[in-house]
Amino acid sequence: MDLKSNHASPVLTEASPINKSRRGLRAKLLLCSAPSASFLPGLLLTSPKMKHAILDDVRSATWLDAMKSSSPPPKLITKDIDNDIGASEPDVAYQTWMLKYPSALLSFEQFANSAKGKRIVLFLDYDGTLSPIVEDPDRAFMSDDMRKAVGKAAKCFPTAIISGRSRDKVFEFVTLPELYYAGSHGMDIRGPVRPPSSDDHPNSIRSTDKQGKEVNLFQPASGFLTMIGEVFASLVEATKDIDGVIVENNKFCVSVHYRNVDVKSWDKVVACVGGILKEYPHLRLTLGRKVLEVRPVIDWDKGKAVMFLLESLGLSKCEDVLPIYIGDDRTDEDAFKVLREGNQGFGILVSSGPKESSAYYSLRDPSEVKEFLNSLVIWKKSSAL
Ligand SMILES: O=P(O)(O)OC[C@H]1O[C@H](O[C@H]2O[C@H](CO)[C@@H](O)[C@H](O)[C@H]2O)[C@H](O)[C@@H](O)[C@@H]1O
Repeated sequence: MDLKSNHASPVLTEASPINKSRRGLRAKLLLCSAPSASFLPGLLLTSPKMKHAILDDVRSATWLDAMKSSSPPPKLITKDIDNDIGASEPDVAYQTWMLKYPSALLSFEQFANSAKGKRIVLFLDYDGTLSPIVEDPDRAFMSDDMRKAVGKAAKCFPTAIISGRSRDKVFEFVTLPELYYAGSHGMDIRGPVRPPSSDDHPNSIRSTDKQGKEVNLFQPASGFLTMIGEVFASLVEATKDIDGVIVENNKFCVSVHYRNVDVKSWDKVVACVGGILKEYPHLRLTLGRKVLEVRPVIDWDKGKAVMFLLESLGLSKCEDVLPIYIGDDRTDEDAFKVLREGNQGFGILVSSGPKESSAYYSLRDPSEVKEFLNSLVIWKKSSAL
């Protein structure tokens, strides 16, 4: 099957088992006629006429604008959505914003009241949430204290990491085998063995992990594996002369980092990525924190991964379950939205600058995330007495 053709996507064919409708979660994978507007509102990619993430010169200019507008000059950086450094002095805009997104720490009592008698399930993003944003993606280590906090929380609540990284890579950073892991923005899930009553998902297989524990592996984009490998190799080759570019293979998606690239060369990065994506109509492009992310055009995201894991845990239809999702990035908004729309739990946005979100609460940075996790554990233990 030629995955480059417009007519032969494994995602599209009627014959494909993944298109059969199902009860329960209905994890059918559809061709997105356009990527989610929440990634890059106003960009041409979201036009209803656009079927694919092909970038021509005009659209390249639009991507460049989006990259620049999410990275204003250093002087303005305390108000930037991509601000990686906590504001050191009281920031009126931030305080005002916090009226809408109260601090999960300062409002802990209110939060605890609404969580009383509920079974909490924790979903945690990795970069910018458990580890601070750093220049080298390979060195985004989490602190030992953070690992302890996550480990203690996982003893009290089912806990999953949901990351844009490859599942193996994020596991290498976190190294806590008792957690569940979803890599590639939820397209590679290692979760619990699903209850017998739940719907049987294709692309879902039982497996045994290194500790001999039975797990369920779910990879809704498995048909894209070869294509992603090919695109990764092409991107490495195409960008090799641009100083500072890092291309990261996240298994079912590819990250093209421009954090360390001189702003004057950002247009070259966009042109390289656009030139390659022209050949791949079933891949799309989204924008993260100084990173362009190439991913399959399937209707699957971190929000769907959260629902899949809740269902796998046998907790999706329980009124007394309270999912909490903590994340910092645009891709985490899909999870915040699913929880908000289902009136099911709380999203907590990690941000040191004001930013529109579907989350309910906020935390300023990973150190506040750690404090919140520790508070949750203390609260859980004291409420069990
Ligand atoms: O879903 P996440 O776990 O938040 O992963 C999103 C991307 O995170 C990483 O990139 C970001 O963090 C890097 C390390 O701090 C930073 O250098 C980069 O600028 C950020 O975009 C990761 O490298 C990507 O592959 C993930 O998609």
